[in-house]
Amino acid sequence: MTEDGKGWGLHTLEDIPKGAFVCEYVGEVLTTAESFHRVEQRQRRGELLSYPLLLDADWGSGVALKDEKALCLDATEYGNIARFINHRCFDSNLIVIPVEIETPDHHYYHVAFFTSRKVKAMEELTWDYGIEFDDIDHPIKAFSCHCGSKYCRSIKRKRRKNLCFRHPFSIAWVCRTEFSDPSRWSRAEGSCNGASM
Ligand SMILES: C[S@@+](CC[C@H](N)C(=O)[O-])C[C@H]1O[C@@H](n2cnc3c(N)ncnc32)[C@H](O)[C@@H]1O
Repeated sequence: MTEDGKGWGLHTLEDIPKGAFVCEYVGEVLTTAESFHRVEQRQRRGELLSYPLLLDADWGSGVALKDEKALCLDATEYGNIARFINHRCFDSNLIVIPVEIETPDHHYYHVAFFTSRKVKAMEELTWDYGIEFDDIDHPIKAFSCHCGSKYCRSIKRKRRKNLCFRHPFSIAWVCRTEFSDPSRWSRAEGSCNGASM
């Protein structure tokens, strides 16, 4: 159990060298639409945690699949230790590599975690879910980030509060964001809590 409000987390018992395979993200293969539906149903039943991870190896290609076609891995009912890996903004110690085995389809592949640097024994393993914490249009609300990174996108948003202004033609608040490159993090998903990722 983490001490900084992230719920359960995954720690390594041994040192792991940079570039090492750690584990795969295992779950049921659903369409994104099915996944959103399940998350809503769980929220209605008062179950807070869901573990969907969006599959899309075409990140950055500009071709976005519709929710009925896009696939995700839902580790809520069936999964492995990977579902306990918490999010860290930008400087996480794991990266996700799509591994195509049965088919070269960029939307149906295995999700493998590798270390992005040397990790010391007992360190928490984290990866960047790619959450856009300012995305108020996302069907699933993002959790409040406690990653502790100095690059935390959530903290940046709070610090920038005084840069927000009300758009003259909108009821929404518009904020200037430093980390506004959508190709870096707006498409990646993976989160929980009836919350996000
Ligand atoms: C894949 S699960 C990780 C395991 C989860 N902590 C648990 O207890 O089962 C993702 C969920 O963990 C929590 N979480 C992960 N990273 C977090 C962070 N940086 N800050 C706050 N909560 C986080 C959120 O509730 C998120 O929806």
